[in-house]
Amino acid sequence: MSAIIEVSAIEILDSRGNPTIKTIIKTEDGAIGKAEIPSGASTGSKEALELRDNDPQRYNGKGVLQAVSNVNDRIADEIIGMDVLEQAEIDNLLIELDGTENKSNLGANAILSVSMACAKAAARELNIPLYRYIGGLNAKTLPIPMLNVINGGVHADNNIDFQEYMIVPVGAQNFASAMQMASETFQMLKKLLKADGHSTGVGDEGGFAPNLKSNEEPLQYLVDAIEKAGYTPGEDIDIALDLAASEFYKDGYYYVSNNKISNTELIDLLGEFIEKYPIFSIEDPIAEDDLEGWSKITEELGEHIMIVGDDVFVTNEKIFSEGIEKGIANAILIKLNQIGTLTETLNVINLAQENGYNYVISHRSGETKDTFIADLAVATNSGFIKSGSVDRGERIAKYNRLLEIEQELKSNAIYPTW
Ligand SMILES: C=C(OP(=O)(O)O)C(=O)O
Ligand SMILES: [Mg+2]
Repeated sequence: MSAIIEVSAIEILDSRGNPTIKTIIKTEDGAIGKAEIPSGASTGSKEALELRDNDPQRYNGKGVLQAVSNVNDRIADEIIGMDVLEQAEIDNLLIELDGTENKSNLGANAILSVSMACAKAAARELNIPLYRYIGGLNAKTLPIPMLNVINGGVHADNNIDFQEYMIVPVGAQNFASAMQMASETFQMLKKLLKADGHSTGVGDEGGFAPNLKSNEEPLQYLVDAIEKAGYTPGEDIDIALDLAASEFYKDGYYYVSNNKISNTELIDLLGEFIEKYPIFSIEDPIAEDDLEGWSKITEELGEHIMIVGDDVFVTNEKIFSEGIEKGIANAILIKLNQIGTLTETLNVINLAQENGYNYVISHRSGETKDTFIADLAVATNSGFIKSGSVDRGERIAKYNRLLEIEQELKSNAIYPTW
């Protein structure tokens, strides 16, 4: 038993320059845990609710500052004296204290900051790494990184409709060489874009954000960059997409490249892309409200590729269970702040494991330097992590933490084959 003796939160800034929350927990033995909370831009409508400042006059005291005072006053009062090692008990108390379905009372960001800070303080208390605390002795598999190197959709001010074009070093020997392969390909991509007169400025997740002719052109650039960097597309490095399709869906249709198309037409287009390019995974190919489209794409492409549900599942056990019953997707994206506590996140991961769904641990487009998700990926043997490109510090922090973990695990470390 080690009692929590101090809980304090402050407002800090995220990678988009917007306010977010940081919470610090101290125990009677002197262990300290700190957590900084990210925030999404292409959010699912059923995500737990963060108290954010979404207008230009953001310091109005009702957003993050409200979340901060909820931690400092209402939450601190309740959890001081609790055993920091009782994560499930702490998380359940936070859920009860909030009392709403979507955590809108205390704010999902307030709640998650306490939940994560407690886990970090507990790992410190036991003097073990966070991945070992959460995952136990079996935590030894590094994730395959999925690096978003071309940004579109709401993550960039360019004309590409699809949100993320990722390179995935599936043929690497270990995590360190995966990162080397990825960074060489990224630098080559920059050269190729520059040579064609395109902008090499980056979007929210550190991928390039050029204006291109079509949503297909980035795929050709990726294949070229992989080859010219000395690797074999489809063998050493695969491609993954996140369409974030809810963002260009309206009244039953998808608005892509200035055309209005049906879900069948969109699925056909993706089918063509899969034939032509080494695509092994597509996230949110269909909008969260188009469940008929989800069934269709899972039936048609689910045997060939990984189909990842993000906005459609929102890391929510109940919503994910319903999706599993309907046979939607074959993988789930895991974002802690979509649900708001570590315990609930681990429950969703269990559900994925029990039902043969793959799961991808993910950052948000608005991030901080917090590396919790790197440890979570190893703790849960996730197999995959999405943390953006190699051109922004808050993204690289997670990859660098994984490089550190691989070193620490020495010959016990496993890099998955796919
Ligand atoms: C990381 C993502 O973006 P955001 O954080 O904006 O939801 C995503 O859609 O997978
Ligand atoms: Mg997504």
